[in-house]
Parts: sequence; C-alpha cells; structure tokens
Amino acid sequence: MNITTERLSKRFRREWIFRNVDLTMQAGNSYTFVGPNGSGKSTLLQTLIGVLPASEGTIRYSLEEKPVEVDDWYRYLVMAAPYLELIEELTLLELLTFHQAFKPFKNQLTPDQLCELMLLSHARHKEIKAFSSGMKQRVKLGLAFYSEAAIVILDEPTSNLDKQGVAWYRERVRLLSDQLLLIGSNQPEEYDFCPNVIDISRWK
Ligand SMILES: Nc1ncnc2c1ncn2[C@@H]1O[C@H](COP(=O)(O)OP(=O)(O)OP(=O)(O)O)[C@@H](O)[C@H]1O
Repeated sequence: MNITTERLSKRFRREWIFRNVDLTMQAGNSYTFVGPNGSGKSTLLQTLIGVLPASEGTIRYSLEEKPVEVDDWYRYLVMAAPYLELIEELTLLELLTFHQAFKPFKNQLTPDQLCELMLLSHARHKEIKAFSSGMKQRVKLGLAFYSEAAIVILDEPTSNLDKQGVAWYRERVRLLSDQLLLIGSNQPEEYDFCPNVIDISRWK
C-alpha cells in the first residue's frame, strides 16, 4: 500500500496547521513526523487516515498501482494513539476476540498467544477498565503490531510505558518490515531506526 499526498493542507479556523504537503509514502518503509508540541503531528496522521477532513489538497491510497476508495481505507489501517480508546467493559481476551472478528492477527495468532506476546497473560481475564495506563498502551501497540494491516500508524508510541515496555516496543517495531509504518513522535528512542524523519514545521 502506498499513500500519496498533493498540496495537502489543514487548518482549524484561521490557523493553518500544515500547508502544501507533497509526499509519497511506500509500503515496506517507515516515516516519522517530528516537531514541537502543537506543531501538528497528530493532526497530520489523522488527516492521512481520513479521520479529519483535509482543508485543501488530495490524498491517494494505492495497492499495487490500483487506487483504493476512501471508504475502504479503514480496512487497511491499524492505529495506536493515546487519544484512541479501548472498549473498557471487555476483558483483554474478549477485546482481542472481538478485534479478531474484523481484523485477523498475523500468522493466525490466537488471542491467548497475543496476550503472551504483549506480556499480559496474567491479565487476560481482567477488564480493560482495570488496566493501568501502561498496560492499555501495551494492548494498543500489540493490536498495531500483530494485526493484518497494510498500514500501521503509531502516535506517541511509548507514552505511559515503563523501561521494560519501551524495550519491548523497540524490539517489536523493528519487525514491521513489509508494511507502511507512520510514526508521530518527539522521542528519538521511538524512531531512531527510521530512515525517513520529517520535521513537520517545514509545512507551516
Ligand atoms: N479540533 C481542533 N480544533 C482547533 N484546533 C485544534 C484541534 N485539534 C488540534 N488543534 C490545534 O492544532 C495544532 C496541532 O495540534 P496536534 O495535536 O496535531 O499537535 P502535535 O504536534 O501532535 O502535538 P503534541 O506533540 O503535543 O502531541 C495545535 O495548535 C492544536 O491546538
């Protein structure tokens, strides 16, 4: 899956967050958007996946050179971000089983196996609402790492993670090799492996 933007621009009221973004992002590559707080990293990521409408310009998704309709983009995406919620009433196992029904896991992993990979086997029968913020972040990242999806979006991926969690993230994120990976970050340890680091301030 490739994403191409042409003159992509976004404004909130009178404030332009970014203007004239021309980018081609290709499957098998990773791209990190960096910039100070409030510079527009999350806004750009959310615009790229169609959650926020662009103010000007175009975004095209293509799969093996064929265009993908905007209504189908969500099928190809998985995203982890601090502002996205999990279903709090479900236990971890129930959540993974529910998720798997519409987006299967890689290598036919089972929900139980995924709990192990997230280092959360001990909590598989616990409701998500009883999880700590770091445990919730691990679940979000686990879903992003192990779901079958052509595009993986990680916004502030290590927020709330402890040292062990950061090490786990750093090890797993490097294994995403054939997908298109987009990261929004201010922490070099989240993207120091990434060859394409783009300062979003250039589009102000
Ligand atoms: N719904 C909204 N309405 C108006 N302004 C908004 C809205 N959402 C974001 N903004 C503004 O857009 C700008 C970019 O915000 P954004 O959250 O994208 O930045 P960021 O680079 O991800 O920041 P951080 O590093 O703090 O996460 C900020 O000035 C923010 O106040």
